[in-house]
Amino acid sequence: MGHLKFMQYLNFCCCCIPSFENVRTATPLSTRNALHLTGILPSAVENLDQQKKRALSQLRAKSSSLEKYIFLAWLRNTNIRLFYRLVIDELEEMAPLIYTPTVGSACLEYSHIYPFLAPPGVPDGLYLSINDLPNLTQIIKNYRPYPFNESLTPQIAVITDGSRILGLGDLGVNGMGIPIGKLQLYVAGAGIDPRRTLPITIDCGTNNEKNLNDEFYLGIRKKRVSDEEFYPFVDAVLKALTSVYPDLLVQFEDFSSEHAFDLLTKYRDNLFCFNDDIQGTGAVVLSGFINAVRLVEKDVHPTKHRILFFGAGSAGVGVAKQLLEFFKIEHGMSEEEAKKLVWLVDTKGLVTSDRGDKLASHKVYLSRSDNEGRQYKSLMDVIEYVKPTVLIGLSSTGGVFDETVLKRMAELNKNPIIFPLSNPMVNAECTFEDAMRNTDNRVIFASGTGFPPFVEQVTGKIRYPGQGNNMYIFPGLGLGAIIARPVKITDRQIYASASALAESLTKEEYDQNFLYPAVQRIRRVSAEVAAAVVVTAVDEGLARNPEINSMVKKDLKELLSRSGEKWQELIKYVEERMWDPNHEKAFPTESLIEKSKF
Ligand SMILES: O=C([O-])CC(=O)C(=O)O
Ligand SMILES: [Mg+2]
Repeated sequence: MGHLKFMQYLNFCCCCIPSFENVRTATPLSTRNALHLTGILPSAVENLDQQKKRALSQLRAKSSSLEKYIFLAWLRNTNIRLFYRLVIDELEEMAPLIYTPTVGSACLEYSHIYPFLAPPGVPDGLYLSINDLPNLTQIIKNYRPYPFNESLTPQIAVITDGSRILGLGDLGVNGMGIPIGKLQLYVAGAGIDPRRTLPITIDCGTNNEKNLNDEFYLGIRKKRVSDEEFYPFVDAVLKALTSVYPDLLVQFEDFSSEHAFDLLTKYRDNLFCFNDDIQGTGAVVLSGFINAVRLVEKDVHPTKHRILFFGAGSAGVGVAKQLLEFFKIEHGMSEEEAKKLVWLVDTKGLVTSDRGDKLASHKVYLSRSDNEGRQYKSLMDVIEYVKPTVLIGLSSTGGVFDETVLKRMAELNKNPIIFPLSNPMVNAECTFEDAMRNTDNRVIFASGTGFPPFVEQVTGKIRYPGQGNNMYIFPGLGLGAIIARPVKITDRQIYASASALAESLTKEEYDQNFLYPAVQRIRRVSAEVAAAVVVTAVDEGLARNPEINSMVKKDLKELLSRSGEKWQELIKYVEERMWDPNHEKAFPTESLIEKSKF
């Protein structure tokens, strides 16, 4: 083998673009012989499981989550198959490291921990700066995922501008950790081929002074551009992306609230896209809510709930709108009737139409006008006024559901439904432990970030918190959309994803009053979510995949009921299309061996 072939094998070609996968000690002897690699690798030939065991022990030896994050990023960049074997098999341990809460710390530190010892040419994703406006198409074509395969074009892009990263605010280009992390969950959770994922951060400046003054900050050092520049730039990016990849699904992520709603309104009907913070979070919370409502049904009739949202940003309003769909679809309520079950609280108190300040446009729809001129400023004032059965936190205000709030919820309700959904952990409105202690263990609980289980004092019974993790929805929703290729992502498809998730509980999970399925079952759950999206898209007449259309149309009635043999067959069809790191042909090196014969 010449020098060029060898460099290719080690992931480098002469222009430093990785071409072939390097599985290192898992390289079989035949391949080592064919590529003249004997002696270059140690003599042991390992399988993926042995490699995984070593990687796991190296990972666990690291003392901080951030060090673990950096180790995993390095692993992903050097042995992608091993990385995903580890993440898929140990998802419960890995998800908090590659995603929330650790991704929050990683984004805060992104410009300092960069570049994860990545070999040259292994891209993190695409950085598209406002200065690149004239050359967007060419720059998008520059992106070559690792290991590169020309025929595998990106199917899904997660795009952010870093302006509202989790609950951490404007982090500018440091927000790149989010699209990278979300797409890793697409691979692990729904079996999207990693080479077909495209993380994108658009850099329109940042208003984060700390970043602007940080000598290592990697983004453009100027304040965010005005809306007059921002919207045309986003438009140009999306046009360039879809001109290069016409079937690309675009997931908007962590844009500031106003922009998030505006972009979704602007593009939802003419671009293959959705917004994870509005629609994904909405669906995942709706799903937990459906199961929570079921758990308290004997005490509270579903249409008698009084739902208080603390936090009225993109996630708060997105979730509230999604819950309205439940009352409309499942309980035949009109939109006006359903709206009466919801109260929003923002930093100024209860959102009312006569409060005297100019409400942001996304809040107007759910503002109350039955407050008889009275304004309620503090959360406790609003709780006394509304007497909620459900309290949902999407405020990024850590600990705001304090002892007084939780105890009052427990006085008002036999089983208060309390969802502190803010991320990362420091921003959660309360912990699981606080919620249990202050409600005599009666709370029905789901959080955005993972909390440890709680041991009941008297009984010694272990209680598990629900985690309304977005990862239960977006990978399955995206996979279903990629398979059916609907013209657009509709509210009905989102609703189907939420209700399929609610129904995905096993008998054991159901009997233990779980709100969400076990994380370890994520691939099966994603297949069910995806199948529900596929069926809905076909039923709506929007699916563009002819094979899917003919397959699903034959048995549409049965498939819409999401039960029976045909439903199981469809789930199997979806599962068979999931990428797995062990698949023999995942990243073939055969072509390299062929070439080396000449
Ligand atoms: O990442 C999550 O699980 C929730 C999310 O999108 C956010 O907080 O922006
Ligand atoms: Mg988000």
